[in-house]
Amino acid sequence: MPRRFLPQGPLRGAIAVPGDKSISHRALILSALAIGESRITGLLEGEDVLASAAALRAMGAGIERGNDGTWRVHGVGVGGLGQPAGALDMGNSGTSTRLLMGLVASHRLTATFVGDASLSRRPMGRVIEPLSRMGADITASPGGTLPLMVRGLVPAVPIEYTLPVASAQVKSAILLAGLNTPGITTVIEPVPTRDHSERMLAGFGAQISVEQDSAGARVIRLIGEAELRPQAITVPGDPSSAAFFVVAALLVPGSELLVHNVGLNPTRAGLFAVLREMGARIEEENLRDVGGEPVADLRVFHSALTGVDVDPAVAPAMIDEFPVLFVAAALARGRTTTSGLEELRVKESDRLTAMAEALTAAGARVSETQDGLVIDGTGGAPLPGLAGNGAPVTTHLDHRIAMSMAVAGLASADGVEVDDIRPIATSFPDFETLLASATGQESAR
Ligand SMILES: O=C(O)C1=C[C@@H](OP(=O)(O)O)[C@@H](O)[C@H](O)C1
Ligand SMILES: C=C(OP(=O)(O)O)C(=O)O
Repeated sequence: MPRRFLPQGPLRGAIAVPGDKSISHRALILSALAIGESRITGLLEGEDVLASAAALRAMGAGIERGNDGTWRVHGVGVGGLGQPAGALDMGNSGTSTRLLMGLVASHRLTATFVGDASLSRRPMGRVIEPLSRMGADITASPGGTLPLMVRGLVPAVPIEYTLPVASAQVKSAILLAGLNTPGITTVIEPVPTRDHSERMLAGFGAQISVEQDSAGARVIRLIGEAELRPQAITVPGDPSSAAFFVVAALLVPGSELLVHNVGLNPTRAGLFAVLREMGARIEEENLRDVGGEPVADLRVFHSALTGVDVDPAVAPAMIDEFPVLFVAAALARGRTTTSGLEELRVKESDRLTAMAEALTAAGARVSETQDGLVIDGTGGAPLPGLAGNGAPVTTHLDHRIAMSMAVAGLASADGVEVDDIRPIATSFPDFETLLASATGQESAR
Protein backbone atom coordinates (compact mmCIF):
# COMPACT_ATOMS: atom_id res chain seq x y z
CA MET A 1 0.00 0.00 0.00
CA PRO A 2 1.83 3.16 -1.20
CA ARG A 3 1.50 6.55 0.51
CA ARG A 4 2.77 10.00 -0.34
CA PHE A 5 4.02 12.04 2.62
CA LEU A 6 3.80 15.70 1.67
CA PRO A 7 5.56 18.66 3.27
CA GLN A 8 3.66 19.89 6.31
CA GLY A 9 3.53 22.94 8.49
CA PRO A 10 4.86 22.90 12.04
CA LEU A 11 4.26 20.06 14.48
CA ARG A 12 2.49 21.52 17.51
CA GLY A 13 0.52 20.53 20.57
CA ALA A 14 1.00 17.27 22.42
CA ILE A 15 0.99 13.58 21.54
CA ALA A 16 1.57 10.43 23.59
CA VAL A 17 3.52 7.56 22.08
CA PRO A 18 2.33 3.93 22.44
CA GLY A 19 3.88 1.33 24.72
CA ASP A 20 7.46 0.16 24.31
CA LYS A 21 7.72 -2.82 21.97
CA SER A 22 10.67 -4.49 23.74
CA ILE A 23 9.05 -4.14 27.16
CA SER A 24 5.66 -5.31 25.84
CA HIS A 25 7.12 -8.60 24.55
CA ARG A 26 8.85 -9.20 27.87
CA ALA A 27 5.77 -8.30 29.91
CA LEU A 28 3.71 -10.94 28.07
CA ILE A 29 6.42 -13.59 28.23
CA LEU A 30 7.22 -13.23 31.93
CA SER A 31 3.52 -12.97 32.82
CA ALA A 32 2.94 -16.24 30.94
CA LEU A 33 5.60 -17.86 33.16
CA ALA A 34 4.36 -16.53 36.49
CA ILE A 35 1.86 -18.57 38.49
CA GLY A 36 -1.45 -16.68 38.51
CA GLU A 37 -2.84 -13.54 36.90
CA SER A 38 -0.72 -10.58 35.82
CA ARG A 39 -2.20 -7.35 34.45
CA ILE A 40 -0.52 -5.22 31.84
CA THR A 41 -1.52 -1.67 30.97
CA GLY A 42 -0.04 0.33 28.12
CA LEU A 43 0.85 -2.81 26.15
CA LEU A 44 1.80 -2.02 22.56
CA GLU A 45 -0.92 -3.52 20.39
CA GLY A 46 1.27 -3.79 17.30
CA GLU A 47 1.55 -6.88 15.11
CA ASP A 48 4.95 -7.90 16.53
CA VAL A 49 3.70 -7.98 20.11
CA LEU A 50 0.47 -9.69 19.07
CA ALA A 51 2.59 -12.42 17.43
CA SER A 52 4.23 -13.06 20.82
CA ALA A 53 0.80 -13.12 22.49
CA ALA A 54 -0.60 -15.62 19.97
CA ALA A 55 2.40 -17.94 20.36
CA LEU A 56 2.19 -17.87 24.15
CA ARG A 57 -1.54 -18.64 23.92
CA ALA A 58 -0.78 -21.55 21.61
CA MET A 59 1.54 -22.90 24.32
CA GLY A 60 -1.10 -22.67 27.02
CA ALA A 61 -1.02 -19.21 28.60
CA GLY A 62 -4.36 -17.43 29.01
CA ILE A 63 -4.11 -13.96 27.45
CA GLU A 64 -7.08 -11.60 27.10
CA ARG A 65 -7.57 -7.94 26.45
CA GLY A 66 -10.22 -6.24 28.60
CA ASN A 67 -12.49 -3.51 27.22
CA ASP A 68 -10.53 -0.94 29.22
CA GLY A 69 -7.33 -1.88 27.34
CA THR A 70 -5.82 -3.79 30.27
CA TRP A 71 -4.39 -7.19 29.33
CA ARG A 72 -4.81 -10.11 31.74
CA VAL A 73 -2.38 -12.96 31.49
CA HIS A 74 -2.93 -16.27 33.29
CA GLY A 75 0.55 -17.68 33.66
CA VAL A 76 1.30 -21.39 33.69
CA GLY A 77 4.52 -21.26 35.74
CA VAL A 78 8.14 -21.69 34.64
CA GLY A 79 8.33 -25.05 32.86
CA GLY A 80 4.57 -25.17 32.41
CA LEU A 81 4.23 -24.32 28.71
CA GLY A 82 2.73 -27.05 26.53
CA GLN A 83 3.02 -28.38 23.01
CA PRO A 84 1.51 -25.97 20.42
CA ALA A 85 -0.84 -27.55 17.88
CA GLY A 86 0.66 -25.81 14.85
CA ALA A 87 3.61 -23.69 13.73
CA LEU A 88 4.24 -20.44 15.62
CA ASP A 89 3.87 -17.54 13.17
CA MET A 90 6.31 -14.81 14.15
CA GLY A 91 5.29 -12.48 11.32
CA ASN A 92 7.94 -9.74 10.97
CA SER A 93 9.22 -9.93 14.56
CA GLY A 94 12.83 -10.81 15.35
CA THR A 95 12.28 -10.21 19.06
CA SER A 96 9.36 -12.67 19.25
CA THR A 97 11.35 -15.31 17.41
CA ARG A 98 14.57 -15.12 19.36
CA LEU A 99 13.02 -14.70 22.81
CA LEU A 100 10.48 -17.49 22.30
CA MET A 101 13.15 -19.83 20.91
CA GLY A 102 14.91 -19.31 24.26
CA LEU A 103 11.74 -20.10 26.14
CA VAL A 104 11.06 -23.30 24.19
CA ALA A 105 14.70 -24.46 24.53
CA SER A 106 14.17 -25.51 28.16
CA HIS A 107 10.57 -26.77 27.87
CA ARG A 108 9.44 -30.28 27.05
CA LEU A 109 7.98 -29.38 23.67
CA THR A 110 8.81 -28.99 20.01
CA ALA A 111 7.93 -25.78 18.20
CA THR A 112 8.23 -24.75 14.57
CA PHE A 113 8.87 -21.05 13.95
CA VAL A 114 7.82 -19.42 10.69
CA GLY A 115 7.79 -15.78 9.57
CA ASP A 116 7.37 -13.36 6.69
CA ALA A 117 9.88 -12.86 3.85
CA SER A 118 11.89 -10.28 5.82
CA LEU A 119 12.13 -12.36 9.01
CA SER A 120 12.93 -15.49 7.01
CA ARG A 121 16.17 -13.85 5.82
CA ARG A 122 17.39 -12.85 9.30
CA PRO A 123 20.19 -14.76 11.06
CA MET A 124 19.11 -17.11 13.84
CA GLY A 125 22.52 -18.81 14.23
CA ARG A 126 23.29 -16.33 17.00
CA VAL A 127 20.59 -17.92 19.20
CA ILE A 128 20.84 -21.44 17.79
CA GLU A 129 24.45 -21.68 18.97
CA PRO A 130 24.00 -20.92 22.71
CA LEU A 131 20.61 -22.66 22.94
CA SER A 132 22.11 -25.82 21.39
CA ARG A 133 24.83 -25.69 24.02
CA MET A 134 22.06 -25.70 26.62
CA GLY A 135 20.78 -28.91 25.05
CA ALA A 136 18.06 -27.78 22.66
CA ASP A 137 17.85 -29.67 19.38
CA ILE A 138 17.39 -27.09 16.61
CA THR A 139 16.92 -27.73 12.89
CA ALA A 140 17.01 -24.57 10.79
CA SER A 141 16.75 -23.75 7.10
CA PRO A 142 20.07 -23.39 5.23
CA GLY A 143 21.99 -20.38 6.52
CA GLY A 144 20.43 -20.69 9.98
CA THR A 145 17.15 -19.02 9.08
CA LEU A 146 13.41 -19.60 9.47
CA PRO A 147 11.49 -21.86 9.14
CA LEU A 148 13.17 -23.69 11.99
CA MET A 149 12.23 -26.23 14.65
CA VAL A 150 13.28 -26.17 18.31
CA ARG A 151 12.99 -29.29 20.46
CA GLY A 152 13.51 -28.29 24.08
CA LEU A 153 15.42 -30.28 26.67
CA VAL A 154 14.35 -30.82 30.29
CA PRO A 155 16.44 -30.45 32.31
CA ALA A 156 18.52 -28.12 30.13
CA VAL A 157 22.19 -27.44 30.84
CA PRO A 158 23.26 -24.10 32.36
CA ILE A 159 25.96 -22.28 30.38
CA GLU A 160 28.29 -19.33 30.75
CA TYR A 161 28.16 -17.45 27.48
CA THR A 162 29.99 -14.35 26.26
CA LEU A 163 27.93 -12.55 23.62
CA PRO A 164 29.83 -12.38 20.31
CA VAL A 165 27.43 -9.68 19.01
CA ALA A 166 25.87 -6.87 21.03
CA SER A 167 22.32 -8.23 21.05
CA ALA A 168 19.66 -7.91 23.72
CA GLN A 169 17.66 -10.57 21.89
CA VAL A 170 20.43 -13.14 22.23
CA LYS A 171 21.01 -12.18 25.87
CA SER A 172 17.30 -12.45 26.62
CA ALA A 173 16.91 -15.78 24.81
CA ILE A 174 19.61 -17.33 27.01
CA LEU A 175 18.18 -15.84 30.21
CA LEU A 176 14.68 -17.07 29.35
CA ALA A 177 16.05 -20.55 28.68
CA GLY A 178 17.90 -20.28 32.00
CA LEU A 179 14.66 -19.74 33.93
CA ASN A 180 13.74 -23.44 33.64
CA THR A 181 17.33 -24.72 33.83
CA PRO A 182 18.82 -26.05 37.08
CA GLY A 183 21.88 -24.12 38.31
CA ILE A 184 23.24 -20.75 37.28
CA THR A 185 23.04 -19.43 33.72
CA THR A 186 25.59 -16.68 33.07
CA VAL A 187 25.62 -14.19 30.19
CA ILE A 188 28.65 -11.94 29.77
CA GLU A 189 28.00 -8.79 27.82
CA PRO A 190 31.15 -6.94 26.71
CA VAL A 191 29.01 -4.13 25.26
CA PRO A 192 25.87 -3.23 27.23
CA THR A 193 22.55 -3.63 25.41
CA ARG A 194 19.01 -2.78 26.49
CA ASP A 195 18.45 -4.18 29.98
CA HIS A 196 14.65 -4.54 30.09
CA SER A 197 14.87 -8.31 30.60
CA GLU A 198 17.13 -7.97 33.62
CA ARG A 199 14.93 -5.26 35.17
CA MET A 200 11.70 -7.15 34.59
CA LEU A 201 13.05 -10.54 35.71
CA ALA A 202 14.05 -8.93 39.02
CA GLY A 203 10.57 -7.34 39.23
CA PHE A 204 8.93 -10.77 38.82
CA GLY A 205 11.06 -12.15 41.68
CA ALA A 206 13.73 -14.07 39.74
CA GLN A 207 17.13 -14.31 41.41
CA ILE A 208 19.27 -12.34 38.99
CA SER A 209 22.43 -10.34 39.60
CA VAL A 210 24.41 -7.97 37.38
CA GLU A 211 28.07 -7.14 38.06
CA GLN A 212 30.95 -5.61 36.14
CA ASP A 213 34.03 -7.75 35.64
CA SER A 214 37.60 -6.41 35.62
CA ALA A 215 37.40 -5.81 31.85
CA GLY A 216 34.25 -3.72 32.29
CA ALA A 217 31.88 -6.35 30.85
CA ARG A 218 28.44 -6.87 32.42
CA VAL A 219 28.13 -10.30 33.99
CA ILE A 220 24.50 -11.40 34.39
CA ARG A 221 23.76 -14.43 36.54
CA LEU A 222 20.35 -16.06 36.81
CA ILE A 223 19.47 -18.85 39.22
CA GLY A 224 17.33 -21.39 37.41
CA GLU A 225 14.16 -23.28 38.24
CA ALA A 226 12.80 -19.89 39.16
CA GLU A 227 9.37 -19.12 40.53
CA LEU A 228 7.89 -15.95 39.14
CA ARG A 229 5.20 -13.97 40.98
CA PRO A 230 2.44 -12.33 38.93
CA GLN A 231 2.73 -8.56 38.58
CA ALA A 232 0.79 -5.45 37.63
CA ILE A 233 2.88 -3.84 34.90
CA THR A 234 2.61 -0.45 33.25
CA VAL A 235 4.52 -0.33 29.98
CA PRO A 236 6.22 3.05 29.37
CA GLY A 237 6.07 4.76 25.97
CA ASP A 238 8.49 3.65 23.28
CA PRO A 239 11.49 5.95 22.66
CA SER A 240 11.96 4.24 19.28
CA SER A 241 8.47 5.42 18.25
CA ALA A 242 8.94 8.86 19.84
CA ALA A 243 12.09 9.22 17.72
CA PHE A 244 10.11 9.87 14.50
CA PHE A 245 8.15 12.73 16.08
CA VAL A 246 11.19 14.20 17.82
CA VAL A 247 13.13 14.34 14.53
CA ALA A 248 10.11 15.64 12.60
CA ALA A 249 9.65 18.49 15.11
CA LEU A 250 13.36 19.34 14.98
CA LEU A 251 13.31 19.53 11.18
CA VAL A 252 10.06 21.35 10.38
CA PRO A 253 10.38 25.13 11.00
CA GLY A 254 8.08 26.59 13.64
CA SER A 255 7.52 23.29 15.46
CA GLU A 256 7.14 22.97 19.21
CA LEU A 257 5.85 19.53 20.16
CA LEU A 258 5.34 17.89 23.53
CA VAL A 259 5.81 14.11 23.32
CA HIS A 260 4.36 12.51 26.45
CA ASN A 261 5.48 9.29 28.09
CA VAL A 262 8.90 8.61 26.52
CA GLY A 263 10.97 5.82 28.08
CA LEU A 264 14.48 7.11 28.81
CA ASN A 265 16.26 3.99 29.96
CA PRO A 266 19.95 4.88 29.37
CA THR A 267 20.35 1.71 27.27
CA ARG A 268 17.76 3.16 24.83
CA ALA A 269 18.25 6.93 24.91
CA GLY A 270 21.31 7.31 22.66
CA LEU A 271 19.44 9.13 19.87
CA PHE A 272 18.43 12.03 22.09
CA ALA A 273 22.05 12.51 23.23
CA VAL A 274 23.33 12.51 19.62
CA LEU A 275 20.61 14.93 18.49
CA ARG A 276 21.51 17.30 21.35
CA GLU A 277 25.15 17.11 20.27
CA MET A 278 23.92 18.19 16.82
CA GLY A 279 22.26 21.24 18.39
CA ALA A 280 18.75 19.93 19.07
CA ARG A 281 16.66 21.62 21.73
CA ILE A 282 14.90 18.76 23.53
CA GLU A 283 13.75 19.45 27.09
CA GLU A 284 12.80 16.78 29.60
CA GLU A 285 9.76 17.46 31.77
CA ASN A 286 8.10 15.50 34.53
CA LEU A 287 10.86 12.89 34.90
CA ARG A 288 9.37 9.87 36.68
CA ASP A 289 9.50 6.10 37.09
CA VAL A 290 7.03 3.90 35.19
CA GLY A 291 7.20 0.15 35.72
CA GLY A 292 10.81 0.33 36.92
CA GLU A 293 11.93 2.40 33.91
CA PRO A 294 12.77 6.15 33.75
CA VAL A 295 10.21 8.13 31.72
CA ALA A 296 9.79 11.82 30.83
CA ASP A 297 7.77 14.08 28.57
CA LEU A 298 9.95 15.61 25.86
CA ARG A 299 9.39 19.17 24.64
CA VAL A 300 10.99 19.49 21.23
CA PHE A 301 11.67 22.75 19.37
CA HIS A 302 12.61 23.23 15.72
CA SER A 303 16.42 23.50 15.79
CA ALA A 304 19.26 24.15 13.37
CA LEU A 305 21.30 20.92 13.38
CA THR A 306 24.99 20.46 12.66
CA GLY A 307 26.56 17.21 11.44
CA VAL A 308 28.61 15.11 13.87
CA ASP A 309 30.80 12.02 13.97
CA VAL A 310 28.62 9.51 15.79
CA ASP A 311 30.66 7.50 18.31
CA PRO A 312 30.09 3.80 17.47
CA ALA A 313 30.01 3.08 21.22
CA VAL A 314 26.57 4.71 21.38
CA ALA A 315 25.14 2.37 18.69
CA PRO A 316 23.51 -0.26 20.95
CA ALA A 317 21.64 2.51 22.82
CA MET A 318 20.04 3.74 19.57
CA ILE A 319 20.29 0.72 17.29
CA ASP A 320 16.76 1.10 15.89
CA GLU A 321 16.99 4.89 15.60
CA PHE A 322 19.71 5.16 12.93
CA PRO A 323 17.27 5.31 9.99
CA VAL A 324 15.63 8.43 11.40
CA LEU A 325 18.97 9.87 12.54
CA PHE A 326 20.08 9.62 8.89
CA VAL A 327 17.08 11.78 7.96
CA ALA A 328 18.09 14.38 10.56
CA ALA A 329 21.66 14.29 9.21
CA ALA A 330 20.39 14.85 5.66
CA LEU A 331 19.04 18.25 6.74
CA ALA A 332 21.90 19.23 9.08
CA ARG A 333 24.70 21.67 8.24
CA GLY A 334 27.88 19.81 7.30
CA ARG A 335 28.82 16.17 7.38
CA THR A 336 27.59 13.36 9.63
CA THR A 337 29.58 10.14 9.72
CA THR A 338 28.50 6.87 11.28
CA SER A 339 30.45 3.64 11.63
CA GLY A 340 30.35 0.32 13.48
CA LEU A 341 26.80 -0.34 12.26
CA GLU A 342 27.15 -3.78 10.63
CA GLU A 343 24.17 -4.97 12.72
CA LEU A 344 21.90 -2.64 10.75
CA ARG A 345 22.35 -4.91 7.76
CA VAL A 346 20.49 -7.78 9.50
CA LYS A 347 17.39 -5.98 10.75
CA GLU A 348 14.00 -6.13 8.96
CA SER A 349 15.98 -4.88 5.93
CA ASP A 350 19.59 -3.95 5.30
CA ARG A 351 19.01 -0.55 6.85
CA LEU A 352 22.28 0.96 5.58
CA THR A 353 21.56 0.19 1.93
CA ALA A 354 17.82 0.82 2.24
CA MET A 355 18.31 4.28 3.78
CA ALA A 356 21.18 5.21 1.44
CA GLU A 357 18.96 4.41 -1.55
CA ALA A 358 15.84 6.05 -0.14
CA LEU A 359 17.56 9.28 0.93
CA THR A 360 19.48 9.51 -2.34
CA ALA A 361 16.20 9.14 -4.23
CA ALA A 362 14.80 12.00 -2.12
CA GLY A 363 17.74 14.23 -3.13
CA ALA A 364 20.09 13.82 -0.14
CA ARG A 365 23.86 13.44 -0.50
CA VAL A 366 24.72 10.07 1.00
CA SER A 367 27.52 7.58 0.59
CA GLU A 368 27.50 4.08 1.99
CA THR A 369 30.54 2.48 3.62
CA GLN A 370 30.91 -1.08 4.81
CA ASP A 371 29.66 -0.23 8.30
CA GLY A 372 27.89 3.11 8.11
CA LEU A 373 26.68 6.10 6.09
CA VAL A 374 28.35 9.44 5.41
CA ILE A 375 25.80 12.19 4.86
CA ASP A 376 26.36 15.78 3.72
CA GLY A 377 23.36 17.74 4.91
CA THR A 378 21.44 20.55 3.24
CA GLY A 379 22.04 23.00 6.09
CA GLY A 380 18.34 23.16 6.91
CA ALA A 381 16.98 23.52 3.36
CA PRO A 382 14.22 21.02 2.60
CA LEU A 383 15.22 17.88 0.71
CA PRO A 384 14.03 18.07 -2.91
CA GLY A 385 11.82 15.00 -2.37
CA LEU A 386 10.38 12.97 -5.19
CA ALA A 387 6.62 13.28 -5.26
CA GLY A 388 5.40 12.89 -8.79
CA ASN A 389 8.81 12.42 -10.39
CA GLY A 390 10.39 9.08 -9.78
CA ALA A 391 9.62 5.72 -8.29
CA PRO A 392 8.46 5.50 -4.68
CA VAL A 393 11.14 4.62 -2.13
CA THR A 394 11.33 0.93 -1.30
CA THR A 395 10.80 0.01 2.33
CA HIS A 396 11.62 -3.73 2.05
CA LEU A 397 8.98 -4.79 4.63
CA ASP A 398 10.72 -2.52 7.16
CA HIS A 399 8.53 -0.32 9.35
CA ARG A 400 11.41 1.92 10.39
CA ILE A 401 12.37 2.72 6.78
CA ALA A 402 8.72 3.58 6.04
CA MET A 403 8.38 5.92 9.05
CA SER A 404 11.81 7.51 8.56
CA MET A 405 10.99 8.34 4.94
CA ALA A 406 7.60 9.69 6.04
CA VAL A 407 9.54 12.15 8.22
CA ALA A 408 11.80 12.95 5.25
CA GLY A 409 8.63 13.69 3.25
CA LEU A 410 7.45 16.24 5.83
CA ALA A 411 10.79 18.01 5.59
CA SER A 412 10.94 17.98 1.77
CA ALA A 413 9.94 20.37 -0.98
CA ASP A 414 7.86 17.94 -3.05
CA GLY A 415 7.03 15.11 -0.67
CA VAL A 416 8.21 11.52 -0.57
CA GLU A 417 6.27 8.51 -1.76
CA VAL A 418 6.75 5.31 0.20
CA ASP A 419 5.95 2.06 -1.64
CA ASP A 420 4.32 0.23 1.27
CA ILE A 421 3.16 1.60 4.61
CA ARG A 422 1.63 -1.65 5.88
CA PRO A 423 4.75 -2.68 7.87
CA ILE A 424 4.25 0.37 10.11
CA ALA A 425 1.54 -1.64 11.92
CA THR A 426 4.18 -4.02 13.27
CA SER A 427 5.39 -1.44 15.80
CA PHE A 428 3.29 1.72 15.56
CA PRO A 429 -0.30 1.24 14.31
CA ASP A 430 -1.27 4.82 15.30
CA PHE A 431 1.63 6.48 13.50
CA GLU A 432 -0.43 8.17 10.79
CA THR A 433 -3.16 9.29 13.19
CA LEU A 434 -0.61 10.88 15.51
CA LEU A 435 1.17 12.49 12.58
CA ALA A 436 -2.11 14.00 11.38
CA SER A 437 -2.80 15.27 14.88
CA ALA A 438 0.68 16.81 15.36
CA THR A 439 0.59 18.52 11.96
CA GLY A 440 -3.00 19.72 12.37
CA GLN A 441 -4.26 17.64 9.43
CA GLU A 442 -7.03 15.71 11.21
CA SER A 443 -9.88 17.49 9.49
CA ALA A 444 -8.30 16.93 6.07
CA ARG A 445 -8.30 13.15 6.48
O1 LIG B 1 15.63 -7.13 22.65
C1 LIG B 1 14.88 -6.38 22.00
O2 LIG B 1 13.70 -6.15 22.33
C2 LIG B 1 15.43 -5.75 20.78
C3 LIG B 1 16.79 -5.75 20.56
C4 LIG B 1 17.42 -5.18 19.36
O3 LIG B 1 17.80 -6.24 18.51
P1 LIG B 1 19.20 -7.04 18.65
O4 LIG B 1 19.16 -7.84 19.89
O5 LIG B 1 19.25 -7.89 17.42
O6 LIG B 1 20.25 -5.97 18.66
C5 LIG B 1 16.48 -4.25 18.60
O7 LIG B 1 17.00 -3.97 17.33
C6 LIG B 1 15.08 -4.82 18.48
O8 LIG B 1 14.23 -3.90 17.85
C7 LIG B 1 14.49 -5.12 19.83
C1 LIG C 1 14.76 -4.60 14.71
C2 LIG C 1 13.50 -4.42 15.13
O1 LIG C 1 12.65 -5.38 15.61
P1 LIG C 1 12.73 -6.97 15.60
O2 LIG C 1 14.19 -7.35 15.69
O3 LIG C 1 11.95 -7.41 16.79
O4 LIG C 1 12.10 -7.44 14.33
C3 LIG C 1 12.93 -3.05 15.15
O5 LIG C 1 11.82 -2.90 15.68
O6 LIG C 1 13.53 -2.08 14.63
